[in-house]
Amino acid sequence: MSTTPTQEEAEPETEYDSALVTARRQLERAATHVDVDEGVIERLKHPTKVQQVSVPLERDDGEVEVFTGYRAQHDDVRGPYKGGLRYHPEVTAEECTGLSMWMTWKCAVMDLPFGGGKGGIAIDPKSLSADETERLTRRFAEELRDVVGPTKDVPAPDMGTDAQTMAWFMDAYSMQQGETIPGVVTGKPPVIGGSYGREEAPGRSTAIAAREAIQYEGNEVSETTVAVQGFGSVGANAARLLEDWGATVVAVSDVNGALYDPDGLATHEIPTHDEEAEAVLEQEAPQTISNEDVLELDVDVLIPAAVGNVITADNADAIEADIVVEGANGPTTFAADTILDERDVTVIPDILANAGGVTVSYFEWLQDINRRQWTLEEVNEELEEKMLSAWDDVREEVEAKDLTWRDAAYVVALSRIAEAKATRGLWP
Ligand SMILES: NC(=O)C1=CN([C@@H]2O[C@H](COP(=O)(O)OP(=O)(O)OC[C@H]3O[C@@H](n4cnc5c(N)ncnc54)[C@H](OP(=O)(O)O)[C@@H]3O)[C@@H](O)[C@H]2O)C=CC1
Ligand SMILES: O=C(O)CCC(=O)C(=O)O
Repeated sequence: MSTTPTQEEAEPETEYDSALVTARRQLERAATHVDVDEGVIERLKHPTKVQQVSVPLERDDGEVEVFTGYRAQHDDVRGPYKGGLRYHPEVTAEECTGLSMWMTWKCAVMDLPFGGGKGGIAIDPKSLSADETERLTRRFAEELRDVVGPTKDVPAPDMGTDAQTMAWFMDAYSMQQGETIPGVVTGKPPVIGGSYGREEAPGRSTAIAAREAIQYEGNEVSETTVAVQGFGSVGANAARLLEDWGATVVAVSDVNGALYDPDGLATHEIPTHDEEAEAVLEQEAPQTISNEDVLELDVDVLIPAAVGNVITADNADAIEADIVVEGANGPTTFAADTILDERDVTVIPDILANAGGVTVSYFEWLQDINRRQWTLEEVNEELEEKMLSAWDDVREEVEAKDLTWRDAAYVVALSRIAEAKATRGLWP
């Protein structure tokens, strides 16, 4: 156990803690472990800017509906704002702001020359036809034209968006600018300047983080059982890679529930969210269980890789896994984090575990600037190197200060951000 406050010392958690509230509480806690000016910490609790836009959409039947879109820009002292666009009914300004703070730390932990941004539209993407998604995305790109750009703010995919969404966004922005500008977004299809390996990257880094954590605790991946919540870009790729490395993946889920096989599932045969949404439960398995049950399975490694706030004060005591690897952003509430720490459950935080997505986005941005495409092998080798380097930086703080992996990752990030602010001489 490390030196985080006890459950009693932590402020009570409300049922509806937003990403912003959690991110601020995490920042305050981590700040007690690092020698950074209080003014810098105070500044980092607030975004630079949150852009809110109305996005009118003409439905296929001719009816017009207006949706609300956001782009939160948290901090850019180390480089352009960077982070995904989410299409989900629960997207709000506050959620985007919290998620953009996590992007600032994530880019700093990985030592990428980016700050943090996040955006999205409050909409159910499953309610849209492909044509409607295209029209919505093009209009969103037009509304965000003034705040995004390859050296300003570079969006990417997140929940409910994918490579095709990024292609439409890039095309709409390029048409407004009068020239092709691939570097305005990352996560595009490789044929228009996307990077090989970007789609799989957050799942790959989550699997790498799981592998390192398993080995750090003296065990072998081939002797490990794993449960994964969410079978999209992050969850499916993490599950498949861990299976390839010899782990027994006993459960995977989509929004409707999970397949469970104590002898291990053939994860490559289960369609991902991208291949076919809500198809997990249509596959054969000895048992199906709920999404809540997945979290409480007696496995070595649990990977929440869907939505936020799934491990809470209500179920943290029931988590049986020895290691939780956060594939999703913000799956563990502040109070649950404290409980897991007291129970000696190792939590590898989102800002390290799923950082492969933004890391390969950085590789894509470099490829766009240089007009040169890297091979998949080059991308995966560089990603492995970046992940191991970040892992070592965080591990050193865990060991030197007896911190949780989350606090240690924050210490690495905050030190780099504070040094950049001090060196630039800007009042933060
Ligand atoms: N994409 C990226 O580059 C990155 C994403 N992340 C984070 O990872 C998480 C997942 O993102 P991503 O993989 O891109 O998303 P996708 O949209 O690709 O997949 C999401 C998966 O989660 C399932 N799901 C949706 N809602 C729930 C729910 N309430 N309970 C259980 N499962 C649910 C979906 O099921 P169904 O198929 O049935 O809809 C789907 O299998 C998010 O927190 C995101 O912010 C982090 C880093 C990078
Ligand atoms: O690739 C990117 O720029 C950001 C991905 C993202 O949104 C995330 O890591 O949460």
